[in-house]
Amino acid sequence: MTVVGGGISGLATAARLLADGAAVTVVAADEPAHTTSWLAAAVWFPTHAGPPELVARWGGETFAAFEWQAGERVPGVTMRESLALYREPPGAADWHGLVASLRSARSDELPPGYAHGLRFRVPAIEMPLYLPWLFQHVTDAGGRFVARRLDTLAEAWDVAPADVVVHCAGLAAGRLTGDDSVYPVRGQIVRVPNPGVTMSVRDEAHPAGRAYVHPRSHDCILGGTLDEGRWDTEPDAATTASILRRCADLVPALAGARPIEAVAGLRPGRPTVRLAVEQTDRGPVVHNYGHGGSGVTLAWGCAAAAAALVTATTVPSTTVPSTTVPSSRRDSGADDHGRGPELS
Ligand SMILES: Cc1cc2nc3c(=O)[nH]c(=O)nc-3n(C[C@H](O)[C@H](O)[C@H](O)COP(=O)(O)OP(=O)(O)OC[C@H]3O[C@@H](n4cnc5c(N)ncnc54)[C@H](O)[C@@H]3O)c2cc1C
Repeated sequence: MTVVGGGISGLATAARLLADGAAVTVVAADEPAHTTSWLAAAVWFPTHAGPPELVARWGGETFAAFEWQAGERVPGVTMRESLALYREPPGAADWHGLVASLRSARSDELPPGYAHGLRFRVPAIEMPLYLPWLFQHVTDAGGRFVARRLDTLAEAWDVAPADVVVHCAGLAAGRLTGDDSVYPVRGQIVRVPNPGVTMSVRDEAHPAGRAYVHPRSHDCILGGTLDEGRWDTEPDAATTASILRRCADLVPALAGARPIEAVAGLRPGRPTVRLAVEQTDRGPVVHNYGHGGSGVTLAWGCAAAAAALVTATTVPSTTVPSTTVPSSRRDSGADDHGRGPELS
């Protein structure tokens, strides 16, 4: 099996395939530290990803996986007390049903200016600790890494023989597959020293723009933007100043915080996650990309679904068509159709 991509999607999928007993080669163009996954705030919270019913399913499975990993003290994985702030009473959201700890915040738990809040406990992942651990976990399980930037997915078969190629190239998937529904969702964040904040706080509807404060062991990530269609990754000074101001509304202890750095990354936007089999001239490809702002939130659920598709393509008498259509773009799976047969 060859997995293209070494961000959270590729590494989680590789780990899952290895656990199923497959021999796995991971081909990745970039070091983990140079992926979008590395700079993610990486709090479990479904954002900018679809379709809703599968996001709920994959998100629920990923929540459980991270909760278990937190209990096992996997580096970088914690269950984080969280507060979502609202000016109006919040309506129901799909993710509410997945979080058993959800309750209304008491008025003494709200910062000035806020009338409503929700309290809950969700996984928060410190990616500069977690990705190296996951990389090592894959290596220890027998995974082989090849550093290479592919021009086409077909080149994956030249790197290593493979029954199936699993495609987890994030935003680059658009170019690699000619999928023009993939688009960047730029996110700018600011890293500041942690003045002792322990709770994750967010206001998705702050009048000055989306705002969140996610504490980590040595810093806080303050965010953030969701700039659809923007490809530039140069942080913008005015945006940095605005993020600092609005995050101080959420957590007054951050007033006057001095940035360590501001960075911008590109989320792999797509109307829906593409988790599907495509038959190509070189062999079957299982796609696992297009996770938008939820690549961490969905990682382990999508990895399990991708592994199920791999099994379905390699084990006879499955729902996957057995004939290969030359040069076809025929998909079978969950992509754009809600729940695929292999996931039911
Ligand atoms: C500011 C910000 C905050 C975020 N916060 C959260 C959050 O709180 N929660 C959450 O769930 N998500 C969050 N996200 C989204 C999350 O980061 C992404 O959904 C996730 O990282 C996507 O992971 P991926 O593995 O699919 O892609 P990537 O991390 O981009 O990895 C892609 C991999 O493919 C490889 N690759 C690319 N092209 C090629 C090629 N041609 N040949 C070979 N290899 C190739 C790359 O080298 C890399 O290894 C955030 C994103 C940003 C930018």
